[in-house]
Amino acid sequence: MIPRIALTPGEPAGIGPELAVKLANAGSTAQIVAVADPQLLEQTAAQLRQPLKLLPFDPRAPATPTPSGSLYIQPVSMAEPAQAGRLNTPNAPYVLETLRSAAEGCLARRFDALVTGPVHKGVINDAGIVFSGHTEFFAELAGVERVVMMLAAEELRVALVTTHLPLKDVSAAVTGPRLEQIITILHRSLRDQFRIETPRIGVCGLNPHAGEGGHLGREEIEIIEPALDKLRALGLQLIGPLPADTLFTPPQLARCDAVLAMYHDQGLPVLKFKGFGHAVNITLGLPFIRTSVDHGTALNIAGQGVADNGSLQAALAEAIQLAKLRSL
Ligand SMILES: NC(=O)C1=CN([C@@H]2O[C@H](COP(=O)(O)OP(=O)(O)OC[C@H]3O[C@@H](n4cnc5c(N)ncnc54)[C@H](O)[C@@H]3O)[C@@H](O)[C@H]2O)C=CC1
Ligand SMILES: NCC(=O)COP(=O)(O)O
Repeated sequence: MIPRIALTPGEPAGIGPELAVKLANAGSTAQIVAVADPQLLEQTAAQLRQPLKLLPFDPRAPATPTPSGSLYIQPVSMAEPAQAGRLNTPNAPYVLETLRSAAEGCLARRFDALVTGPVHKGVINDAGIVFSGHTEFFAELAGVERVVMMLAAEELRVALVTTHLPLKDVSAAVTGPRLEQIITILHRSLRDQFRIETPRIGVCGLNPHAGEGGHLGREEIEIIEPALDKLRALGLQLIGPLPADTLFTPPQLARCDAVLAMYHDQGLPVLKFKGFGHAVNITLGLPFIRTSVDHGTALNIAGQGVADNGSLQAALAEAIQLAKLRSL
């Protein structure tokens, strides 16, 4: 099977376009279809003095590998030319159109998977469009109530109960039904997509010391433990809730196939310390495969040609592997 992978380079003023050009240089056994503005990619390649040939994408033709120095293209036009490092609100709808077009292609099975580059959440909101992240955007577009953000690096997988939420709202969002949905999706994905027969999931508490027996918060006793007990009764292998600073130690991690953190900055700093630069963000629970980079738009280095594309390569490799496994 030759997987057909949609690639959205993301924010045009960020490092996404140059990472796409670097990715093209290596070629691929998969068919990589950039859903982007062709002029942006050609201009970026010229600035970096890298070769780039954009090949027309025909969804009716059989998938073919991507020759090195090339990308297939499904064009979407920017409103205005992009300048590296300078955000421009008129181009925000373009960014979302690339995401929508690529995701609809996945839903229609024109693509086997979607790999996304980084978007700038701030500039999209500054343009008057409510947007908190790809994860939430794709869930809404696909009509799915709940998805799970999981980042994976080497031997560590970290999934999140809440994603792009102000810290003051986290406690109220950690509810029994939400935990049950998230853990069920995580368990099924580890089993069915990642082929782990009996996944073991370590669950962090919300409070310091997992609430210290109720003296430092009662969410563990009143919400998290009852939800875990319900799922254990169904046969799920769940460890915890443990204090996050205990769970993220090597002996505990050795007992887990994935760690579930209650909020973004409880889990992701640990994951990035372990694997920044080659970690992959995977959305679980969508009706299509979506992987992404572990970093943001890096406006401070955009256009300089120094951005590392290890995470984009890893995201592509993971998407190809998941697409091949799904086709078996
Ligand atoms: N997948 C996505 O769409 C993501 C988007 N973001 C968005 O990115 C924007 C900027 O976020 P920041 O917190 O500044 O994080 P950032 O990841 O863009 O930058 C943090 C630091 O890491 C460096 N860096 C990032 N990627 C790099 C690469 N590939 N090679 C070399 N150095 C790299 C940057 O130069 C900067 O010094 C925000 O709007 C955020 O929402 C953040 C994370 C993921
Ligand atoms: N920190 C991870 C991140 O912000 C990526 O979010 P998303 O855009 O993939 O939903």
